[in-house]
Amino acid sequence: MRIGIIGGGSIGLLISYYLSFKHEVTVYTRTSNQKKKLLKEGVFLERSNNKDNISVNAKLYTEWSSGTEDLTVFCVKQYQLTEVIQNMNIGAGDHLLFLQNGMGHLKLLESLNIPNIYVGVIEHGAYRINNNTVSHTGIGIARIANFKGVENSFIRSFTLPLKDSFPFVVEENYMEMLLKKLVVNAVINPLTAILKTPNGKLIENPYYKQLFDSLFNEVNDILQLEAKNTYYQNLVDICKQTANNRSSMLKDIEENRKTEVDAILGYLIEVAAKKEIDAPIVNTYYHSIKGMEFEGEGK
Ligand SMILES: NC(=O)C1=CN([C@@H]2O[C@H](COP(=O)(O)OP(=O)(O)OC[C@H]3O[C@@H](n4cnc5c(N)ncnc54)[C@H](OP(=O)(O)O)[C@@H]3O)[C@@H](O)[C@H]2O)C=CC1
Ligand SMILES: CC(C)(CO)C(=O)C(=O)O
Repeated sequence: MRIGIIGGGSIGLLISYYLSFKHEVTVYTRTSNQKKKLLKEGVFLERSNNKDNISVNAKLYTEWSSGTEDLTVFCVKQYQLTEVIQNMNIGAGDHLLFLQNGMGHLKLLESLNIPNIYVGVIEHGAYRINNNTVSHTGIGIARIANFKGVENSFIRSFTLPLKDSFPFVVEENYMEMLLKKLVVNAVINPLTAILKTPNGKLIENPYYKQLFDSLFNEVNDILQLEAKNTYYQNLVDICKQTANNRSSMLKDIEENRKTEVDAILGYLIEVAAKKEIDAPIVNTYYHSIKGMEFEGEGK
C-alpha cells in the first residue's frame, strides 16, 4: 500500500520506519530541512543497542494531495490537527487514520465529511532524537479500529503485512479502545510529567503507586467503567511494557512544548461536569500541568 505519514515527530518516524519494510511510505514534514534529511538518509531507528535505517520518500505537508496515497496517517499532536486538516484538500475517496492520544479530536473527526476514517492507539514508547532518528524506548502494541466506514478488508490489507514487524490489533469497538488508552494517558502522563520520572517508577515506588491508584480510581468514577479491573490491569501492563519510557507529556514539559493535557484531563473534566461528578484529583493535576505550561515548562 502507499502510505502518507503526516508529521515526522516521535510517532511519525517510528511508524514510518516499521511500515517502510512492507509499504511504500512518504513522510509529510513541516520543514524543508527535515524533508531533505529524510530524502538523503532515510529514517534511523535505535532500539536496545542497535541502530538501523531504511529509505523513505519525503515531501512538505503542503505538497500532500488527495488520492496520492491509499492511506494517510496523522501523527501530529491533537492540538495541531485542526490547522493541519484545514490546509489539506481532503477528498471523499481518501482513507484517514488518526493516532492521537486522548479523546479531544473525536468532535473534529465527526465533523469531517469523509466516509473512511480510522482511529488507532500506539502503546509503544518513542522518542525523536533528531530530524531523522527515533529511539524505540518501549515495545508495546498498536491498535486500530473503524471510526466511520465499514471497510474491514481495507484495514487488513494495511495490518496483515505488518504482523511480524509492527503488529496492529484490529479492534471492533473504537470507543472502548480509545477509553482504555485515555485511562492510560490520564494516569501515566500527568504523574510522570509532574514527578519527572519514567513510566515504570509509578508502580515501583510505593508512594508514587498511591498517587497512581487514587488518580485511577477517580478516572474510573468519572468514566463509570464497567470492567474496572480490566482497565486497571491494562494500565499496569502498559506501565510495565514502557517502564523506561519518558511519557510524551513529560517530554513536552522538558522540551518547553505545549502538552496534550486538554485532550486528556480536560476531556475528563468536561465529562465529570456533564455528569455532575466531583473530580478534585483530576482538576489538581490538570491545573498543575497547565501551570507548568504557563511558567514556560511547556510553551
Ligand atoms: N511519543 C510517544 O511515546 C507517544 C505519542 N503518542 C501520540 O502520538 C501523537 C504524536 O505524538 P508525538 O509523535 O510524540 O509528537 P511530536 O511532537 O514528536 O510530533 C509531532 C510532529 O508533527 C509535526 N507537525 C506539526 N504541525 C505539522 C504540520 N502542519 N504539518 C506537518 N507536520 C506537522 C511536528 O513537526 P516539527 O517537528 O517540525 O514541529 C512534529 O514532527 C500525539 O497525539 C501523542 O499523544 C501516542 C503514544 C506514544
Ligand atoms: C503509552 C504511553 C504512556 C507511553 O509513554 C503514551 O501513550 C505516551 O507517552 O503518551
